[in-house]
Amino acid sequence: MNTTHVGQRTEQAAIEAINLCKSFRTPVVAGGKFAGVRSLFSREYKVKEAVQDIGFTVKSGEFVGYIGPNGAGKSTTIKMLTGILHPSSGSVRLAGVDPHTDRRRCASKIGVVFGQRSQLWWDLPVKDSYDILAHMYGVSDKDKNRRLDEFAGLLDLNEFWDTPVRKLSLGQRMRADIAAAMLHDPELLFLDEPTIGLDVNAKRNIRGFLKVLNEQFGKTILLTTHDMDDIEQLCRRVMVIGGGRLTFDGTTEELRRKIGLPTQIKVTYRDGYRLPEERLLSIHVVELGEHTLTVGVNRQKTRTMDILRELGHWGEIDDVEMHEPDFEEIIRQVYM
Ligand SMILES: Nc1ncnc2c1ncn2[C@@H]1O[C@H](COP(=O)(O)OP(=O)(O)OP(=O)(O)O)[C@@H](O)[C@H]1O
Repeated sequence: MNTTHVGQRTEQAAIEAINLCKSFRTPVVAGGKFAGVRSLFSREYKVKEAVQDIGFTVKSGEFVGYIGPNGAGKSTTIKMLTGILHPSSGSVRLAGVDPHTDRRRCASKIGVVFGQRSQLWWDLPVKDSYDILAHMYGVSDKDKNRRLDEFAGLLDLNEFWDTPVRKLSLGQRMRADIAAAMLHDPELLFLDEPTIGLDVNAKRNIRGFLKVLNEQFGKTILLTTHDMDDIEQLCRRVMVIGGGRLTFDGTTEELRRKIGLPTQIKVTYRDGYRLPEERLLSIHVVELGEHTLTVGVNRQKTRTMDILRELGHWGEIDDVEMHEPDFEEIIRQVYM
């Protein structure tokens, strides 16, 4: 088990995934007449290695993004971490507890939100779903009311308190679902695409709440998303999965550095510029204007001061603008 010793204290990992693997066996569907029926009796299977040998540790209080292209294995990982799916091999510990052998103890520690599926009762008013969940998790009326009061302010729950879940907008449903996942005050929150399909305002509202949960309430959060703004605004650490394997685990800053996309520098010259025959530094010209010049440079390889000094030899500089590569672009490079 991964533990860190701090003086006399022992800090336990909030999430520990050890050599996690999951393969799915699906019957091969033959072509031709009655193919569907024949496949029911077929002995031929194909195996999909959805998650292969994934291992990581998340410390208490971290906010980690888990990203990857469609079909990379994100949901399968989350389902194994939360005890919904059994790994083919490997193991999971959540605050030291195995979610597969100790489901009850684990349930009190974790909250789970699947953006595509609600855990609320479709035909019941939102508040009734909360009553049922509080009862299931053994949350007292006093604690339930206190937490809902807190969440109501942050998530505007009051506007749809008495509305049946099936009548909620997607944004309202997501807010209601996140509050439901936090009702028993778990220390760990797993979110699988909580902002999928939401408009800008709804996304902002959800992100604001997640930030409060992490920064003020100290909750540990693992988030999968395809929205790179979620990652950039919320997560310091990001893990990338591709083809079932972990391909990157580090800070968003390290990810930028690893990809090494060029920083764009736009220089305005007072009286125009003259491109030299030979350039001392590796400066790639992106756009030529009458008085402006945009160049791309890798700031990991060349110091900004050296670049500006070189650009200063090409004319008298009036103004300089710098644009770091867009996070969306960085991720596109990682997925490729
Ligand atoms: N129950 C299942 N039976 C067979 N194959 C499955 C099953 N669940 C997932 N898979 C396959 O495992 C792979 C990983 O799927 P998973 O849903 O984990 O990907 P994902 O990264 O969450 O994708 P997305 O971003 O599209 O949600 C995919 O190829 C998928 O088709």
